[in-house]
Amino acid sequence: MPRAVKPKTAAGPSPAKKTAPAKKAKGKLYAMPEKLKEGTVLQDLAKGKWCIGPSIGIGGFGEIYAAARAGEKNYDAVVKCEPHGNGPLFVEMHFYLRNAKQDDIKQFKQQRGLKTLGMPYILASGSADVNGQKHRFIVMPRYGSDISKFFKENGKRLPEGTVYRLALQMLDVYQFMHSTGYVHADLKAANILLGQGKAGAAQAYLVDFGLASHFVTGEFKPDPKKMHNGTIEYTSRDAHLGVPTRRADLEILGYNIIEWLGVELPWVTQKLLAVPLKVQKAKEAFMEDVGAALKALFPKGVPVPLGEYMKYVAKLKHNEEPDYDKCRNWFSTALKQMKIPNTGDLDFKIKPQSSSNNNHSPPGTSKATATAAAAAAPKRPKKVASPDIISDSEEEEEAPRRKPQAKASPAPRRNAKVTPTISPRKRYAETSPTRKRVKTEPNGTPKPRATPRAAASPRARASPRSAASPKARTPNAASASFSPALSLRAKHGKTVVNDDLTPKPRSNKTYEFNFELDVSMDANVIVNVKRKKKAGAKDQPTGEGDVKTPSSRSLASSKEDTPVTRVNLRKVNGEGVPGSPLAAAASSSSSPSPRTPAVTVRKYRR
Ligand SMILES: Nc1ncnc2c1ncn2[C@@H]1O[C@H](COP(=O)(O)OP(=O)(O)OP(=O)(O)O)[C@@H](O)[C@H]1O
Repeated sequence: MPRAVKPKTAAGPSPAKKTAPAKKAKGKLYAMPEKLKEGTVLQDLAKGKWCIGPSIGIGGFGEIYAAARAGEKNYDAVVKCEPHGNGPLFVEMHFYLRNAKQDDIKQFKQQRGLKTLGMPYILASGSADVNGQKHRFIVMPRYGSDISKFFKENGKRLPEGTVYRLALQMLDVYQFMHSTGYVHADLKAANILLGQGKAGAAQAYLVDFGLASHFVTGEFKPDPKKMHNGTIEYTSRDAHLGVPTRRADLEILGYNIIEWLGVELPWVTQKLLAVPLKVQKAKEAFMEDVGAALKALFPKGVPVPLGEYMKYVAKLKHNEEPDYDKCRNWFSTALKQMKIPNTGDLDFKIKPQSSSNNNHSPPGTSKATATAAAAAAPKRPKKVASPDIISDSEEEEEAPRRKPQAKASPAPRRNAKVTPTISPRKRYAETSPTRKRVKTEPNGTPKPRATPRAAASPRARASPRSAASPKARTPNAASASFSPALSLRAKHGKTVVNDDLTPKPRSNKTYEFNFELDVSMDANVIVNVKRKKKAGAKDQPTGEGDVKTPSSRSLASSKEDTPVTRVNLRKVNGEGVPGSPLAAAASSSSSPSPRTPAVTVRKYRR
């Protein structure tokens, strides 16, 4: 759904006019939800009433308000509210409703001997009409500060002991979540919140389940619809290919740990974040020999638990259940060696470091990161899978998105192995229209699916470029072939969702372009790329790839001589919600498409 990107600052209630449509800031791609005024009372599906307090956070896609049960004074809940067509809140809501029941959390804690678990739960959910716009909301317990605040305050680092405690706590949450058949896919400091109240600061909670999806247990099949989903800095290699796996969650945690320890990730240092494909290649190179890459990042010694953990993650198979105990053991052993108890409030004050193997280099030191950057400079991945690898696995059938009322897979939770504890558990704003949030399938409308032509071997990682040559799923999508390097610039630290506009290949040739789109409008666009014949070449039929819409227009100059690329843009009507009348109209090839203003296309030769 188109949303306006707004700065991540708390904002007070807006004096929005009653009849105003969803606000769409000029020059921005996405519309934010309508503001809820303080004092507004929302009624949930169970007829519970929630009084809205002040706004306490704006995420990439929605706004979070403090909330109190109507009639009570304690604002100990939060309401997360987004336009109804927004897929991720729908996914998040269903994840909570199905998989994060308080009883299940309690049972997991008992089984694992945990006093606390950083797994949030849902208190209520519902829909509300706000200024004429239908919104969805969920109500959750209110937590404290997110740890990105401390990370920033400390000059981009956290105390080593606290990093290991956080790793332990997040591994617990992963283990719970994975036991439900889902992965989180978007762990980052901004999504980790401290608890509230007495002893609250001893436990961190992982929030934002908007990208939760079933992990794969079968074949490894890249899925262009999901490629690069997540927060670009931390997106795992599997997620770059659109494959949700448990090892991917562990890898994301690993990248965060590196950063929390005060070292900039190579692809950040190299300023690659705007081009997901380059980030992906850098990560492939980094993980190829992660031991060496870490040595370059930590010249004074790689922290042992980090080194062991990352080497373990690099070896995991895509469908293998991680050994959570083994991972926890590395971190808890380090804590013991550092004589830091794994209890009490998490300490965010930087002190002189106590372990012998920790990182003593200042945060993001140029020397450490430069060497590492060189080590992780994008190389071509060694393993190249078939260029015909295409999307769609059974696992990508994300029940919440498609069948809101039904369990999607045969009770993965029941079958999931819960290993008994071995030891007692001590163990882009104005100029950056970045987020592509078009993955909105809340109506459960299934999309046309591709026929798999070939699958990668489970362990083989597809070449990013070959993986980017999908069979199209959307009948009227552009029929040219280009890589997912077509990117709207990702803003640092923000979750990005693949917009599912990856078009269908016309031939087995794949061209890679880097486009910068300056789109001064609020719309999703379908981009058709047509490679024109060389001057003098014989006229040939244009083929199925030459999709043109009545109002599409060529942006490349027809005066160029040798092969040029013609880029046609067609604005997609409606909110991008498959199944909606507007979306249907937009996908009809005969429907008129509004002209699209101010588009700049740059082609880079390789
Ligand atoms: N339960 C909660 N209690 C207190 N604050 C919260 C809670 N949930 C979220 N927040 C605050 O709101 C911010 C945004 O929340 P969240 O990540 O869920 O939104 P989002 O729109 O999905 O953001 P993004 O996808 O960009 O990370 C968090 O970083 C946090 O500061």
